[in-house]
Amino acid sequence: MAPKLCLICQKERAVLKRPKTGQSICRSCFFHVFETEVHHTITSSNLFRRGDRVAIGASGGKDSTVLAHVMKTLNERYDYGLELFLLSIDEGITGYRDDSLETVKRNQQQYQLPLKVLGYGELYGWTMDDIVKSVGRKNNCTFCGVFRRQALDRGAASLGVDHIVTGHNADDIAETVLMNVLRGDISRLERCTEIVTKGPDGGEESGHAGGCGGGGRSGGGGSGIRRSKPFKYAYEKEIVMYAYFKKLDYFSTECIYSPNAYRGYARTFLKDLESIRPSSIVDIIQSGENLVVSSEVKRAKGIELQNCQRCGYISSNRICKACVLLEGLERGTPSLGIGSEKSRKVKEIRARNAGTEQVAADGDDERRIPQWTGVERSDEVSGTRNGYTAAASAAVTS
Ligand SMILES: Nc1ncnc2c1ncn2[C@@H]1O[C@H](COP(=O)(O)OP(=O)(O)OP(=O)(O)O)[C@@H](O)[C@H]1O
Repeated sequence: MAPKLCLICQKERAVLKRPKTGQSICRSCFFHVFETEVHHTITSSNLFRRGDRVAIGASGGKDSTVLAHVMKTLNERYDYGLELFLLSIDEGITGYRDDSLETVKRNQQQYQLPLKVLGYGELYGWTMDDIVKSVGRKNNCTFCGVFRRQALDRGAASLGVDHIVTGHNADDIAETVLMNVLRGDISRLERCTEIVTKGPDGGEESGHAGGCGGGGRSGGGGSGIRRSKPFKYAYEKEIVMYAYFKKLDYFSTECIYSPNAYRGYARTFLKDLESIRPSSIVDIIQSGENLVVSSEVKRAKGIELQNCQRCGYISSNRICKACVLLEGLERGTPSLGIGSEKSRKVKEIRARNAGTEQVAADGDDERRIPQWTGVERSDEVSGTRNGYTAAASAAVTS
């Protein structure tokens, strides 16, 4: 029997069936359509301007490795005029991130891009290994997701970049839509399909899309640096195929700190839907894109942006999520930051009533200042740095 020809070029032998469309095509047509679709996503959303300095969030995994490869290819092919960097966050997970960072270092050589690595240890004084020792495995993804988001912002600021791109793909975004529906998280539901975000929470699901839930309702981000997802419409299966056929060097081990079960259910559900109807993934994204939350509902839900009273970052709550989580860790009550602002208040009151929590009195609040703010006690008292005023500090600790 004659080999099946590629449906696109009608010349080469078809070697794969595109998961997104079901078309049988050859390898070079696959590369071409995959790259062209990403180019279309970039140009139709006006993601970049000529001369932009763009950091690629590089974890060493398949998505960000393919993203680095494709961004470099498209930047050269279409002369976007971007200055590209690799930016890696070392969460401090022994046996996982240290190995994947080795992959990123090889990628740096392979793609000849400058690399910046920044660690949770230096930013927060806590590595994920420390956090897991303190909080256990159950909610560690929340810490990791919230801290990573800020860490990427801080790394980008130190590189002087305008824009961060991440490897979040169509499956990740569809999963996030489903999760936000299941949690009734209106504010995130409206924003989670945005291709570019700037400000608190970003609309992106914090935490590992590929497993961890992360993130709560509150902020913890928002430095003014644009953040986008050029793979918004790229199917995960196609990213894996691309990496496989291009023989890209990537790290494929899952995070050792067990993936979040809830996202796992959404993921399994989505994969089931995809097997019945491959367009389910983009259909869910489109449903999310077309959803508009009325301003009345937003007002009723109290979704308003403000600056965190501790670190000055934009947040949808008085204190951003990262500061709340750090406070919990430093006070030895790590569960404090888990869940919504409302549940946090309930926990705080319970802890106080039980006498297990001593809200620090004046003069004992030095430990509350997140290390990464760079605010020293003397600065805080004089209220000169990071918009972190003594008055704000008093309000926070009172
Ligand atoms: N430690 C990190 N340093 C820099 N960027 C990261 C890091 N972790 C995640 N990212 C960025 O966030 C994106 C989503 O990460 P996540 O871990 O949720 O998904 P993933 O599917 O495992 O991605 P990847 O295959 O790239 O690791 C990544 O593609 C990458 O761009």
